[in-house]
Amino acid sequence: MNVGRPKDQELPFFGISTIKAATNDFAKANKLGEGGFGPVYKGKLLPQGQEIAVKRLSKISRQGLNEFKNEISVICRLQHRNLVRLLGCCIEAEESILIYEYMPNKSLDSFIFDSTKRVLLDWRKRMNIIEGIAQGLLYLHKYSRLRIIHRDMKTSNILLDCDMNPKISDFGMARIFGDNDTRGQTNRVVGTFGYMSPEYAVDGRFSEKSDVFSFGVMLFEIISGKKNIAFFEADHSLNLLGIAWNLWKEGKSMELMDSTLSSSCSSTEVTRCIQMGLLCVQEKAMDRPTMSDVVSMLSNKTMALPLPKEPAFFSRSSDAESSSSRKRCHSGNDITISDVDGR
Ligand SMILES: Nc1ncnc2c1ncn2[C@@H]1O[C@H](COP(=O)(O)OP(=O)(O)OP(=O)(O)O)[C@@H](O)[C@H]1O
Repeated sequence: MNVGRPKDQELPFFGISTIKAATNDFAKANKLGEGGFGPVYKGKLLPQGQEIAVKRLSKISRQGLNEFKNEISVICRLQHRNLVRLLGCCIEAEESILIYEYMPNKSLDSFIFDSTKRVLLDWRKRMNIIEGIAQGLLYLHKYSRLRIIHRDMKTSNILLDCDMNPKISDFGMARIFGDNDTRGQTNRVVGTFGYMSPEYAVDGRFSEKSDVFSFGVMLFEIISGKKNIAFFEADHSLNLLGIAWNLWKEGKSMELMDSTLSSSCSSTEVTRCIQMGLLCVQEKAMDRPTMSDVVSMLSNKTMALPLPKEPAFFSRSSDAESSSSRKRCHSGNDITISDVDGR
């Protein structure tokens, strides 16, 4: 499958022999994992030994091919300390490969949802991660050369460098907007159930505010160490958003917090963060803050926060699964289905 060379000549090309030498011919021992796109390998570029992550487009993935092209056209024009860096690509014979800087600590979900690794992320580190993700998203929405909506923000798409700084990855679903466009619509909903805003999951409408919604869900996951989807209270059928909402209304927000954080956090900061999360997951996109607002709220700790309205999808009966069953929706619980619209 040959995708042709990308137009942007700034992106370096690697020969397949270089990639094979770096990964020991895609040795199993070097495999880091596998996503919707295909397998990912750790590699070392010779002779200097620079560590890389190699994403190899699986031969059977037609959807992956669209993602591959999209990822290249988006990410090679971006540069920010909170976005993963694409070092180059390899398009040769049957191979379509992306080469990234290697992130030794893998993804955020591998820490916060792991009973032993979660203790390594104290409150300071989690706040640093939250602030970094917010800065990365603000750059995408406002300060980069392009105006970009990521459309698949989730904790498994946040990679961590050796100092636990977050880097947003996976731009296969991202959409580029012109200066005057702020919204898009598709009848092919892509993304991950649990992180999708209601207007996107139900009607396919997306905007910067859909990324803001996903950011809000991530806030609750980072604070609580629990997944939104897998976390329904047996009796009340509430998901993480519903539990956060009820606890906040009752003035008991601290009960949402991951118990391993209790010695390292300030209750004022945690409560404030939960209120911020609730502002991001409000039902109506226009009620949600922009990422500029979020960054201001994070940096100005004394700034009064607005009162949030009830979140979208907070109980089983109001969740995306039931509403989207009436519409075309290509998402499953934990998987992202890479069904990308042509642009
Ligand atoms: N630059 C990188 N450095 C280190 N590990 C990486 C890097 N990029 C991806 N990985 C790891 O490779 C694995 C697969 O990642 P990939 O982004 O392809 O899929 P995913 O995000 O897990 O799933 P999906 O494709 O459904 O979003 C994950 O375990 C991820 O942490």
